[in-house]
Amino acid sequence: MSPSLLLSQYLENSGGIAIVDGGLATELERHGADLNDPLWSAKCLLTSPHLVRQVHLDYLEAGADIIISASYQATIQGFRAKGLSQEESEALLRKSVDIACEARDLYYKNCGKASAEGLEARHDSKILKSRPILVAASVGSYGAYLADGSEYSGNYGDTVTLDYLKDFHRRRVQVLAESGADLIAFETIPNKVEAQAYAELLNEENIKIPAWFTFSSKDGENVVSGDSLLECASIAEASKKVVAVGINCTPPRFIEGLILLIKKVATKPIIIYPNSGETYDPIVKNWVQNTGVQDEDFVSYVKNWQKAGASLFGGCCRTTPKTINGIYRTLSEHSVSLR
Ligand code: MET
Ligand SMILES: [Zn+2]
Repeated sequence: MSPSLLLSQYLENSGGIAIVDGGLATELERHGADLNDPLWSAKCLLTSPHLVRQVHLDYLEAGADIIISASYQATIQGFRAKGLSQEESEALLRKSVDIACEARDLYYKNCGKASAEGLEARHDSKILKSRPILVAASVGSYGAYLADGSEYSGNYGDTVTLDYLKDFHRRRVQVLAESGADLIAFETIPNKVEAQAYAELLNEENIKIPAWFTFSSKDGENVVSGDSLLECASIAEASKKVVAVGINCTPPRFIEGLILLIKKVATKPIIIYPNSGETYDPIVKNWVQNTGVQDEDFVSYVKNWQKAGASLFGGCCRTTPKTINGIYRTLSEHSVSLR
């Protein structure tokens, strides 16, 4: 299938809606993983691949149609700094996608078993419904690799130019594009220059799988660096390789307004996967308790996001399989064609 058609046909077959998974890193943490490391969730590729696979599986059983690999903070530069070789680093990137694909295979197997046993699609409150599942390879920003908070400021200083960013991301994007993933998720993009770098890389490297671009915002108007969301979304809209554009890791209260802004410049499907709304303190490297929204509140926003024009819905940091299951139930209640 032509890469640019992958997502539009997917959405056509699913009644115009798809569900993305929830927070991966924070869910690994909730299961006891210690991510206090420059590699963050990518550390689990080395220490606990089984847990990563289990969390992917939990999201599928909660109703997710698209799962995002644990490569968000997995970079060749970050692995090399830990003493791994170039080959080992590239193998770990591939492994992040392999683990997600394994979870998908396991899920299909479980769906087959459930239907052979004549069980309902909903078994033990798990969604065991055979449907096409996509694996997205995550690419986090240069700021995420730095692990110094600049992921949330988008402020890289003058020395970090467009070319610098392209070279920083080049090999990782090449490896992930050949890893067997269905698409690349460029997530939590903090500024315009990084979006431009991704768009140019996709062309220069003739990347064969499609991508989505999601930006994050902390004021409900611009991306975190202060760059214009309209300009950032326009870069995604202009790229033939980008099949969806939207917002991730941003408080739910901002999402509806941000969708309406993106719609001013984008005709592509809009993807949103907000965080729980809790604030993250980059100094103590922890989430500030009780600053977010409860699952029920998160889910009560979903219909408005759909009305505003989004087609792909999920959650980011501190959302859980329960959040995703809430989204699944809300959207299936209102969509006959879907489920
Ligand atoms: N997909 C990544 C995760 O859930 C996004 C992190 S946003 C800081 O771990
Ligand atoms: Zn997040």
